[in-house]
Amino acid sequence: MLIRLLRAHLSPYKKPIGLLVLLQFLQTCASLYLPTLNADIIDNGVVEGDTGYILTFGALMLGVTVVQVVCNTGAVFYGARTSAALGRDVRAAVFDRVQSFSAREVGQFGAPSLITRTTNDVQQVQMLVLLAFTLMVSAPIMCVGGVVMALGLDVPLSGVLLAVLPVMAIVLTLIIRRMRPLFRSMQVKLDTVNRVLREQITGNRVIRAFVRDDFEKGRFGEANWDLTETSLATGRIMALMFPFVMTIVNVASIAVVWFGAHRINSGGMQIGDLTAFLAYLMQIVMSVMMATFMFMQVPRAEVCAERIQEVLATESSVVPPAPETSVRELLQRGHLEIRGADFGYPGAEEPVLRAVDLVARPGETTAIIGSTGSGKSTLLGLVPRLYDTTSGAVLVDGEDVREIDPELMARTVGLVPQKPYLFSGTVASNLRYGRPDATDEELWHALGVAQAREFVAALEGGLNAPITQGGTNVSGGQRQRLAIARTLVQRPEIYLFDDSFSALDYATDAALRRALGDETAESTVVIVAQRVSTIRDADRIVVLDEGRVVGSGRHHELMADNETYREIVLSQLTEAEAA
Ligand SMILES: Nc1ncnc2c1ncn2[C@@H]1O[C@H](COP(=O)(O)OP(=O)(O)OP(=O)(O)O)[C@@H](O)[C@H]1O
Repeated sequence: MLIRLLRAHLSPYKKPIGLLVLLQFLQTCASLYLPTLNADIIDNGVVEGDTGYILTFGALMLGVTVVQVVCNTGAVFYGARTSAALGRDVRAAVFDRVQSFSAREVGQFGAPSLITRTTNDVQQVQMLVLLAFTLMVSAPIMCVGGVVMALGLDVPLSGVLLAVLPVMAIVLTLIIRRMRPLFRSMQVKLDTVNRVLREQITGNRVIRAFVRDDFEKGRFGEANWDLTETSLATGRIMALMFPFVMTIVNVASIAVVWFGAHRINSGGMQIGDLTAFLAYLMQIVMSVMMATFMFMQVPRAEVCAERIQEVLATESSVVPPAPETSVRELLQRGHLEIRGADFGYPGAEEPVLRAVDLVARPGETTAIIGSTGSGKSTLLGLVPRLYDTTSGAVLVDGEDVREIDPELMARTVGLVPQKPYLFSGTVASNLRYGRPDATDEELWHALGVAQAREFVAALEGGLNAPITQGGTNVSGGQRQRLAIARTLVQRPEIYLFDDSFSALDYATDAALRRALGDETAESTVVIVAQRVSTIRDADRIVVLDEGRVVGSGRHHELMADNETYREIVLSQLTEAEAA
């Protein structure tokens, strides 16, 4: 998964990657050359007392160091730039995919997990790539080159490496194997912390109202501690690694000095070569340790890559039509027909809607009423394609909504959702969400119809008054009215109001519907409502029960012959009021 993700997203950066590989190669070669030069200066300059030799080779050493520093800086620069670009590209790809998701896929992953995948998971992959750019070239060259150089200096002394390298390899492999599952579970636990935290922030008011602070604190503490324990376990293993490597380095150094001293005494080796040998030993051990450090990050990045790929590989269940064949013009003015629509949520045993038929015409108001959970919101959601029907079809002006160009659909259908959502910004930026070029006059007019003019005028800044994320700085009723005004500004052919008047008092509800009547006289209006008074004057009332249409007609017709409707009405009004 990780390789697939990297191959797909690193291919545009072949040139900078090639360049940084070359720079890493040069800087590693320079690093490997330095101890040999140093040994030369000691053996041929210092021991022989040849100042000219020291100066010439000292200058050469300086030159090699400059090459090493310049190449290293360049490699780090390109590595950081390319890994940041990779992070940006993968985040954009995940975001694009999530944007194409219908409510079904968003529900399947869950919002917190999608956020973690787009941010933290991408960051983990990015970090591994940065490490790999720095170490993947230099560590193997440093290790193999170090061994070759050490052998070149003194073959018998290199026997020490024969003992050091296998011990390091075995212990480091054991450490990596222990770390893998820990990193895997750390990512899942991070997801849990995010989920719990998000739930507690959004549900803050409920927690306060039920005085469940301690319970929630405990729940968060548990998730937090779970994550901490895993992090500590990985930390403990990592902490073991450094003393282990340092012990090996020190023991090996003592061995090298011990045996080296004997080799010098017997005339088999020079003093400068011994210092160079020690430097190579250090380079070899360090390169192995750095490579291990990189490999430790691999399991975590692998898990993250899997999670990212899972999102990228998920196709939206609401597929936009092919641009060449999509319908770009509608001939009538908002004639809506739902024909034999079935719909079931993924994983649910029973369908929520069964063979639903409904017709809503321009100039008419169609109301949908039914008990809680009867499928009213789901039915409305089929029109702007929040979901697609499992069988049957939704037609606008005779065209299947699955074939209509999404932009045209957005202009034609305006939905005021049951839980209206406002974005952070201002009143005006929210109202212009569906039509950015609307004038201030048009905004005020829409606010007037939605019975929101007065309260917006009273806000400091009026149209420019700030709105917080989710619209939490206005009341539920005000939010509903702003959401209605937002849809009015959009001026669609078909208005869908999903229980949009429920947070309004009776007087405001009545005034709003009167004003709305004039505004939408030519349009198709579909209203879902719980309150009978909101819909009794509708041209057609559709009664929904357990996902089926059990009646359709005007108020007095349904009162006469529809038992479900009568029950709903009489639960709210007296016989006399209902007549
Ligand atoms: N995202 C979802 N996943 C699974 N089931 C769902 C989902 N949303 C709704 N349902 C189920 O679908 C059924 C219909 O829900 P829907 O929201 O359409 O009803 P409703 O008539 O609008 O209810 P209300 O009047 O309470 O708003 C319910 O039984 C509900 O449990």
